[in-house]
Amino acid sequence: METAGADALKIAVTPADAADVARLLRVTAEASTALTAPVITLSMGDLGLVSRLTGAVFGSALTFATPGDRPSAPGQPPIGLVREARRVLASSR
Ligand SMILES: O=C1C[C@@](O)(C(=O)O)C[C@@H](O)[C@@H]1O
Repeated sequence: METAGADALKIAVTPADAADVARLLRVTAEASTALTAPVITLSMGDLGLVSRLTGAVFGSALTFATPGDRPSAPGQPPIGLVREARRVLASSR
């Protein structure tokens, strides 16, 4: 995607198990280090919540959250939860 001139590289996946989520986070860390364009990754569904809350630690430039109680995709958390997770994780680094 980057060599094709993309301004940002995004992938959203539905994991089959926890190993899929871990794989996505590992790939996120590798890609965000190796590439110039911002990398955006997330796993959907209940299993994927950890990727939305911790994605920034692995190099994901942003995530998707809902400002209310109507998520536009499975597993999309409320914005307040994402902000709280990021606050906690930032203070532990
Ligand atoms: O790529 C994504 C992420 C998303 O699928 C989500 O799971 O939050 C929501 C979609 O609208 C958006 O295009």
